[in-house]
Amino acid sequence: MLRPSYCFSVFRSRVYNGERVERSLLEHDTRHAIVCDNLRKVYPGRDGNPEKFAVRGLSLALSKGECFGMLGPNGAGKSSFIHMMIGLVKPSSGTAYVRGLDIREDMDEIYANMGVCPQHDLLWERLTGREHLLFYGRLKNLRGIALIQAVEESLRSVNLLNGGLGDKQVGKYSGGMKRRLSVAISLIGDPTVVYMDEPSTGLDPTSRNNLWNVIKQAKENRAIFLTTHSMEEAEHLCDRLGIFVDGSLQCIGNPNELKSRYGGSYVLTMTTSSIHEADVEKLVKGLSPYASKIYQLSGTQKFELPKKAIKIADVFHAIEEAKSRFTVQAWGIVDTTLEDVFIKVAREAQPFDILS
Ligand SMILES: Nc1ncnc2c1ncn2[C@@H]1O[C@H](COP(=O)(O)OP(=O)(O)OP(=O)(O)O)[C@@H](O)[C@H]1O
Repeated sequence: MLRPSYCFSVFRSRVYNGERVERSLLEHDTRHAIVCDNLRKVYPGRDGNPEKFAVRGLSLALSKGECFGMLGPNGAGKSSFIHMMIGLVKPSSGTAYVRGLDIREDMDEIYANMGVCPQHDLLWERLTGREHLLFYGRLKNLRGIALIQAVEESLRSVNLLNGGLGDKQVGKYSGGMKRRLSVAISLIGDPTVVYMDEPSTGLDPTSRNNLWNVIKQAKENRAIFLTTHSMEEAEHLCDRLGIFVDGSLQCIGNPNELKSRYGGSYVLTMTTSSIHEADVEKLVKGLSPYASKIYQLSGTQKFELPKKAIKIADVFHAIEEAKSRFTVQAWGIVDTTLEDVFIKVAREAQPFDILS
């Protein structure tokens, strides 16, 4: 069979739903570690329930040296996508290439160059951290002195070397230490492509920062695909982000692009007692008739104010004036955050998905 790296050099003709699709892909494309080509996953319907479209035709390319973050609400299909990429489930249609190898046929070869940090640590309680790394290092074809050095370096990079931590049984590790070991396992053997499913979940801020440094260093010579529910992690680590809702990527861009594309507005937050909610709403409408409320809970309200329509000085004056009439417990105005973008994109995608 022709390997895709050869196929990329010619026009490929394919038939989707009776339509002829032509595509050309770059000859000897070494920039892209991963190329997903209309990848779909449909789970069959069970017990009278309809079939579930978990991934609805995902096309994506990741370069070496890039960290791509997938954000999405629970049940969006992120794990289904990773499970296809790591060979746990077969795509219903479409495919993906990892360094030119097809995930439908070449998983054995792909495994030698792939690292995975699963959402839940898969570790043996009675083995030490070092024994885990020795085991996975051997699976990645490391032998002899190269293996010993890689394990030592790996333990050092995730801060499990000092105090003999690497030689303790994993059953005695804290949650954070287990997570760091899982990340170290995913990186041993210098894999070209690494998948990390919520890598820093459950870590304290110091451990999380250490782990972020490890991931940042690691991405220099490989492609990292990670899923996260932490906007801070996404902004800190990812060169590009995709927001995934109901099986489809709704948008792709670097964090700043997404914020400027979806956030031509400030977010004003005010906390008062519940009886003054209407007063706050009136104040905000006075600042801009185009302001819209995006959140309300027990006296805390958030409004989006179009940047073009307001002056920050006017906001300060209005709040000072309001303080003379009722108690303002807290307030703040911020530029659009990634979290605001995520909520907006996810919310806008939902009605469309219900209709579709
Ligand atoms: N084996 C399966 N059979 C049927 N439906 C499934 C199966 N696995 C997942 N699903 C459904 O597919 C959809 C996507 O699930 P998936 O676990 O991929 O989402 P996710 O984005 O990873 O969610 P989370 O953030 O909660 O981990 C969900 O509606 C889920 O119920």
